[in-house]
Amino acid sequence: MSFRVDPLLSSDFATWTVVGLGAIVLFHLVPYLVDSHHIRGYPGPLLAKFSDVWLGYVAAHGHRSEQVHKLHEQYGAFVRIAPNHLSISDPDALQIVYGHGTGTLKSTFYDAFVSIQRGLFNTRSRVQHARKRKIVSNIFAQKNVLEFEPHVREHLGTLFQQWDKLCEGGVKGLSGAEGEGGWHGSEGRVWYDCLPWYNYLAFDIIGDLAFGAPFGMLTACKDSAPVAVSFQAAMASYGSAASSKEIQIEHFPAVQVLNDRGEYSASMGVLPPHWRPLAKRIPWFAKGNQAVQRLAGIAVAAVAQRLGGSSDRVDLLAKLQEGRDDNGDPMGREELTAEALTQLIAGSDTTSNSSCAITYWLARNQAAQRKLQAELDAALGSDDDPIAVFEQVKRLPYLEAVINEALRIHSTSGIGLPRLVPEGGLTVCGHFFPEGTVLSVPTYTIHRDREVWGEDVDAFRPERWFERDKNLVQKTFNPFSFGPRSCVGRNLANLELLVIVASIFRRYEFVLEDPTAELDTREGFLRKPVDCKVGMKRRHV
Ligand code: HEM
Repeated sequence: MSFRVDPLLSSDFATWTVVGLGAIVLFHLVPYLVDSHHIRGYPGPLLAKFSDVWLGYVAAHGHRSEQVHKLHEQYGAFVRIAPNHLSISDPDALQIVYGHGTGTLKSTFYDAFVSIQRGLFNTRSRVQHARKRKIVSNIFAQKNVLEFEPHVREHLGTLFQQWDKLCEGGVKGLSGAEGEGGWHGSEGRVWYDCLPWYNYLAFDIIGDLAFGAPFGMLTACKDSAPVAVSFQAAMASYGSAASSKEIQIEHFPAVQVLNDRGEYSASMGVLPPHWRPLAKRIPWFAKGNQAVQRLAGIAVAAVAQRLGGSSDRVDLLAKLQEGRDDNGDPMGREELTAEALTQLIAGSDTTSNSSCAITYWLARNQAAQRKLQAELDAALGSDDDPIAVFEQVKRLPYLEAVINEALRIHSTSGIGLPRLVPEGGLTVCGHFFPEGTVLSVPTYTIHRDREVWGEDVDAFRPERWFERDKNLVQKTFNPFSFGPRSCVGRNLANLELLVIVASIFRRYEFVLEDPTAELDTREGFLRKPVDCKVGMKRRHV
């Protein structure tokens, strides 16, 4: 049997194909030629000048910071990474693009991170942000953060119980399944992947702080959290003990869900808003969208459980409930849940990725590890408690240099955080940009600026923190960003990192399974280690 295509139909099809392709070309070419943001003259990849697809593709492949860094090495400080997005790798740009009083706002990138409703992190309105920030920044004031320290220490204690057992097994040459990928003992050490354990620790701490109870990952040695299956239905009903019991719960791996969500939102966010509903139909994005819903479900389940029970706990939720805006109004229940979710997301893998990166770099650099341990022994030597107290470790110069150096070189928040130029335009490093241009300063790249950090930027060398120009360093070191949208949880992050790193390196010593292995990373919104295989043993038994 043979088919004949009607010549009229085939010519119609050809015409429509030509018209469609022509429309796509015009759609991309006209804005390029009109150049309403005056950025046509800036260099960058050819495709990025015409379409957001280039940045979307790079973001989805998990190495955006490294790719943009290569472009800056090739083209210089100003690189066009999307039709309306200029990346500026000059430390002087930080204060203008992110600082107080310059009027920039977060771009539509952040819309892709909204789930329950806009929280502190993804609110773009200046007025809404100022209202929320007032309530939340009080919670994270240094004196309040000290109230959270006992919880941080408690969960670190649970981690030590688990790791001590692993070390004992390691000395005996045993093996086990705890932690993803399990562990085995040889040469007096336990060999295992430390990344999942840092994730368990960070989730248990933030779960406890934000919702009044840890997720129990450290005791279960497993990535698992209760998730409200339909969070909209759950939101409508919760608030009492009875209704919280009616919420349908399933368990999912929270760390995995958070990773999927980060990759989804960071890739979706660089696409123009009108493309996004279509993009959600692509299977990869559909899976990411499911992660967004599940993540919200974790917060809904935890808030429901916490509000359904009776608790006089000092936790973030209690403090959010106490908070009042300028009109004396508290947050409504939905807003409360959205903010608790924000804390969970912002305060979990930021800390675990950074702790893991610190462990990797110290395991790789044995001299720095010994030097840190000598400082810790001198400061904490006679104290029997294995968990350091913030007061004891808050001013140890080498510890601080180690943490800062790892935050510099790893840069868990490495991408340029996009900001919109406000009405009236903005002049950055001598270049004028009109209203509506998107600008960003890539942290990963400015953390590798040779003028600031020295020629050996790719080496982990805490000593540079005592050698380099302090003003230049202060101006360029950007792990927590600058200005009104900088990290509101910085005091808590600082306390956690100091207590965790001091306690762990006083008690254990680490080597890399493969001493020459690079730290493999994958980046969504954050640059995350993929794994970190180490050999660990107790220092003094
Ligand atoms: C090493 C740990 C941490 C790092 C490196 C870090 C880094 C950052 C950065 C770079 C931003 C700006 C994001 C943007 O503009 O898009 C940010 C914002 C934020 N961080 Fe952190 N963070 C850390 C820990 C924490 C912790 C422990 C909390 C709270 C529990 C937290 C809560 C927040 C919140 C709520 C925002 C949004 C602030 C706003 O828009 O006003 N962070 N963080």
